[in-house]
Amino acid sequence: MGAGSWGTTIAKVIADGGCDVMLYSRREEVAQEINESHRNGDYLPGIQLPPGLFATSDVATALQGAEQIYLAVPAQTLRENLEVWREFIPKGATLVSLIKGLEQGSGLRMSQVMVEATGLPIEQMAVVSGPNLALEIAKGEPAASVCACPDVERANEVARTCSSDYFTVFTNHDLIGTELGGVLKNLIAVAIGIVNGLGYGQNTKASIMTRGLAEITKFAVAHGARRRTLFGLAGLGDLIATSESSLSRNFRAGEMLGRGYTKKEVLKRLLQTAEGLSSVAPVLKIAAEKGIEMPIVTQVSDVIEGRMRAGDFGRQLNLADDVEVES
Ligand SMILES: NC(=O)C1=CN([C@@H]2O[C@H](COP(=O)(O)OP(=O)(O)OC[C@H]3O[C@@H](n4cnc5c(N)ncnc54)[C@H](O)[C@@H]3O)[C@@H](O)[C@H]2O)C=CC1
Ligand SMILES: O=C(CO)COP(=O)(O)O
Repeated sequence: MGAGSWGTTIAKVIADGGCDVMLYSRREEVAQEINESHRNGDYLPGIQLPPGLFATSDVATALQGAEQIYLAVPAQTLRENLEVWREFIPKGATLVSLIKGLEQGSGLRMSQVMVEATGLPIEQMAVVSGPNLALEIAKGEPAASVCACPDVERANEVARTCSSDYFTVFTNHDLIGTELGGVLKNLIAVAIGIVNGLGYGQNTKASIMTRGLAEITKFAVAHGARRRTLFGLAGLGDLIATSESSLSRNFRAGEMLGRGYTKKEVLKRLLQTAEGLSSVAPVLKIAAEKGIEMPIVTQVSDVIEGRMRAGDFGRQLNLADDVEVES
């Protein structure tokens, strides 16, 4: 559900793995391009999609007989979409979030929004998250990811369905950690983008990445995540991929901020979703409520909202923790 860069890529992975897949696109012309030319030029330029991948702009057709429903729309649109889609969800289907954002206002994770918006139990909700830059995977470059679901059998089924010879999906039981890893690394990717935009080198980036991981871990563990999840693919793995790649929209958004563009200008130039820009406020609100210090994320917010000059970024990394390595 969602024929942007990641929704289309996962649909390709699933089709390449030998399963039937129907991709829902809001825009009819995108569905038509996929069905007729086997391309989605706006989101995956140069990628040939498999002939077995079909698309539709009709929700009922997309969801008819679906056993697994992969959600790939921007976080802020999920609730309103599910409220329309829920009547078409077949009984017992697994809902899989591919989304790496928090809901503004409520601060809820996507699996929580999915439960609220559909009335279905949490056992039917799964998340797939990892170092997964869409275009690289669409090209067939090998990568791995994690599926987490409270129901182990469903996690295994999803992992089997969206694994192919170039995409390996592991499973774990830590829905919260897997979900928050994807959300929080985006904020650190914006930070790395900012200092890259300022022209700083690897010491600064490595320091922010490492101290960023400490912030991510502290926040996630305070929500009940397992620490080790944040040191796996859905945490550290995704942080490395996103922070080091110009394919990352969050990194690119940060880079523009570092070069002096305002949030408004960044949003205008960035034609795709950069979840970090929307998640930063709810993350900091929750952090303040729980008494968690997040100096890097705070500075990201200050630069985004124009309270701090990008040139002053990174001068308070020492506030993250008194102790460098936590036990
Ligand atoms: N692109 C990537 O490499 C990866 C993205 N993700 C996550 O996947 C989610 C989706 O991102 P992308 O596909 O990359 O974004 P995108 O910007 O490429 O595509 C978003 C899709 O959602 C649709 N959309 C926008 N507003 C909508 C609305 N109100 N209702 C219905 N559909 C709407 C757009 O038409 C487009 O098809 C994000 O949460 C992102 O963090 C996760 C892993 C990798
Ligand atoms: O989540 C991603 C890679 O794992 C994609 O990152 P961006 O949303 O920053 O492009």
